[in-house]
Amino acid sequence: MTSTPEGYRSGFACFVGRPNAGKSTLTNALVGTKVAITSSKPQTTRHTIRGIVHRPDAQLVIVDTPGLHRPRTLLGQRLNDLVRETWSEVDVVGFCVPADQKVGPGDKFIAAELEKVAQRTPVVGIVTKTDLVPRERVAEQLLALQQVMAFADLVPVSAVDGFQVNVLADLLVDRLPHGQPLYPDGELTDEPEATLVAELIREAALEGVRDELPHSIAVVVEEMLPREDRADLLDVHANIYIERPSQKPIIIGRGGERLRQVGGTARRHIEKLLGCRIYLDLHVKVAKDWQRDPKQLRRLGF
Ligand SMILES: Nc1nc2c(ncn2[C@@H]2O[C@H](COP(=O)(O)OP(=O)(O)OP(=O)(O)O)[C@@H](O)[C@H]2O)c(=O)[nH]1
Repeated sequence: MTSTPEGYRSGFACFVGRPNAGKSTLTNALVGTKVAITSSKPQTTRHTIRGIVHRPDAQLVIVDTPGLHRPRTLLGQRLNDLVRETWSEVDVVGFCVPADQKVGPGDKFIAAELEKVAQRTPVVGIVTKTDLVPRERVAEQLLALQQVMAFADLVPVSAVDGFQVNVLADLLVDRLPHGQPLYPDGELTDEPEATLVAELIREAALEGVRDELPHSIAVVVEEMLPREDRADLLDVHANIYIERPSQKPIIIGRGGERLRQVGGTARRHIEKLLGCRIYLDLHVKVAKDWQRDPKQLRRLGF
């Protein structure tokens, strides 16, 4: 690796906010312009990485946090613990509130939790989706957000038209410690690659399923191996886990039709990501009540 320029910064950020606040879209906007999108687990922590912003002066690693919610299962509890742990481990937190919705109880709940980490970790207030409202409304929302907690910085952005996305990147980077890049450019090790592939399969499997089923789906990639004598073909073996035998036919579909569709969609995304051809071997298995079983949770990566 070549030596990094003087003043180079590297570190972690995460976005929090109510569901639909625009966290994922903002991550993509930050990552998308300058960068290779990636998703992986760093060696030091268990968190999923949403994207890495590579800049000449910095590397900003955006980690994913599941939403904070009232836990009903062991999985719910683990996820909430994971959220709080993530907040205290990153270098800066971005608190996202959409411009087109009133600052409400959900935001105040998050702010109260964030206050606890704000002494150690700077929290940047972000008013998202500014393209949806007139400018006065953005100003009002900034003021409303300011009432909720004390922020290190406050910034309005739109991930859709790109308004101030670079300003936000600068603000976040300013909060990172000086240091070497944490991840090599574009490179992914086997383990995070498998994690990402599993996420793409899960995403495809989730499409169109309803009610409690989405929470019941977990995916584990068992093996990813280059096909012998075929450098351009990767064999991927993965299991889709569900909690109850009754969920199986929903995932598989009549005559296996739905599973074939899921496989096709996932394969296209995986091929795009890895840049090679994929043979995807998918199996559906029942892991009875896995959300409530510590041993199974561990095996499924939680
Ligand atoms: N107009 C507009 N829409 C946006 C913007 N950012 C996000 N959205 C839309 O808002 C919706 C929610 O965005 P997401 O990025 O998925 O929100 P999120 O906070 O990641 O949501 P969860 O994953 O449910 O927590 C999507 O329909 C986006 O297209 C924006 O800057 N402008």
